[in-house]
Amino acid sequence: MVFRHYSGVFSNSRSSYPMRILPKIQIATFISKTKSNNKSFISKSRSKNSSSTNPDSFPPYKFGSYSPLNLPDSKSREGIAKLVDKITDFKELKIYPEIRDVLFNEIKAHTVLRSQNYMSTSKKIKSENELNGLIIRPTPIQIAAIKIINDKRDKSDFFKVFTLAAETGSGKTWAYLAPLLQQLLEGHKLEQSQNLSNKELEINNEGLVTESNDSPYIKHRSGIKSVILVPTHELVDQVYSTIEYASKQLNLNILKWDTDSNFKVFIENFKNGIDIMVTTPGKLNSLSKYHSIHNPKMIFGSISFCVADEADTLMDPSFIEETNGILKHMTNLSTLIFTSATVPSRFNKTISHLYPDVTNVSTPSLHKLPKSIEFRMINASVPPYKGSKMKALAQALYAIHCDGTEQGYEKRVIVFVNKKEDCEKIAIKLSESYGHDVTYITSEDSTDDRKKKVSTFVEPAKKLDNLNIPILKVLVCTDLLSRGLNFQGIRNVILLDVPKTSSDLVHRAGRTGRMNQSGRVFMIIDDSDKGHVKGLPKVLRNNRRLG
Ligand SMILES: Nc1ncnc2c1ncn2[C@@H]1O[C@H](COP(=O)(O)OP(=O)(O)OP(=O)(O)O)[C@@H](O)[C@H]1O
Repeated sequence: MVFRHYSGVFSNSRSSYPMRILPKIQIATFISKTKSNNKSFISKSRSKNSSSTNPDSFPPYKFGSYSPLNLPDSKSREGIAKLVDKITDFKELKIYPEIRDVLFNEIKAHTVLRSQNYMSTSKKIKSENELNGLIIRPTPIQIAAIKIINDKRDKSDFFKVFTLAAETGSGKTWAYLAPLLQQLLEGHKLEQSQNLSNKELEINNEGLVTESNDSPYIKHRSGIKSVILVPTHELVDQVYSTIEYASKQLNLNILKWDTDSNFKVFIENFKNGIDIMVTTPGKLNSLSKYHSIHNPKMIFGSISFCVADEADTLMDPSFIEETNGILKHMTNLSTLIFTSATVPSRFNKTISHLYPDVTNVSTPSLHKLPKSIEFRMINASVPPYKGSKMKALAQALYAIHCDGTEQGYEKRVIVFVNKKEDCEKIAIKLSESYGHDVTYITSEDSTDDRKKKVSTFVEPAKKLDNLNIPILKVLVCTDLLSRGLNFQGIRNVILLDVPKTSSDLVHRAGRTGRMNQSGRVFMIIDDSDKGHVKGLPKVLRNNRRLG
């Protein structure tokens, strides 16, 4: 990850930008106030960095005062690092070729879409051939998770619990989907062979010989085979859309059970057998409240594979009762997976208390910001902002708007604040005083409104009709949208408030710089924040772990 004290403007542009322009030095530095100081500071620390100092030999940097982050033991991390060094191809991982194919196709489609606004026109992937030539390699968490989960499943049918932890945007969704699809397909193949042998017996007894033209995975038992739990409706949509393509190719029955879902539709699907259900703990719990369901275990007892995605949120005090309540009803689970980009100590304690035999799978870069992120601090206490974070924010947005990147595409920026009541105020100010095109989202928006508002930012960047007029769209939100959302092609994130915990910092910053794409994170601070962020620039510059 690159860290910069920033004391100048971004590259200039010839755009006819319609808003009020702040004077002179736009982006101020945090520690060094002058350019020369800044330079010497950077070169000094670079030379230090080039020594043999290994960032991993430092203890994690404690940022924020609440629930620090916890690292799994170093022995298990070393084992995983060796595994990651050894395996470089999905073929070396035990998954059916048809699962590999859907994984490749799904990832390729995403890679192309989210990359368009990163590339110059000459580099854009234009032809099918180029697309087919893209080589998809497993990421460290995919290697470790697929290998370890499948090996353990092979060894015993007993209940197994895993935590998967890896940095943001590192492909954790496919890290749990691949073993899940593998288990489902193995089950279907077994069911199919049992169906076929039963059929053969019937045929033999009746002396009739017929041929079945049905698809190989036809006969499903009623019930729910697996569930993916996520904390927000946006994530229900996101995960559902990731598995939609796979389900069609593999002939799986998947169900999105969300606010607008209908009980009749659920029952129909349930009778035919649901392979994967994507939902929130609250919505899943709501099933047990229907009169026709006398015993929740009848519904949940059929589930054998469950994933709790964004598990540190699902197991935090605001969710744990619901999540745990629903997990308790799953009496026949064989595999339970908790995934997260951060492992706060509290989460670690809860999981090891509830599941003492848990297997922790985490990657060597856990709790580091992705290397592809460039982190900049803007000190609003120095001129020309004179203590106004709003001015610093407006100026950062202006500079991003004019920096000449993402040519031909709508630019999108996400601004994170700590308190939901600030979202509206900031959006109004940015829009009325600085002419920005701003959307804000809080938990008070209806689910539909939230989904509509976030779609501009989650979907890949839109092409511009008029290439001469750059368009910048701004989303102001709280942590509500920092977890797990795969904002595609977002290149700039602004932290208007200093996040309270390391966890919040990792998740918010991680909305950009996904899967090795470059991204910039600007943290706007003032003198009152200095104590809180002291040491952070150095830690980030040296790619050290947060704790
Ligand atoms: N092996 C791979 N190679 C290239 N791209 C991949 C690979 N696996 C997944 N991706 C892509 O990377 C992006 C991020 O993946 P994903 O959303 O699963 O990350 P994540 O680790 O769950 O992030 P977060 O912690 O923020 O939830 C997706 O667009 C996905 O298609």
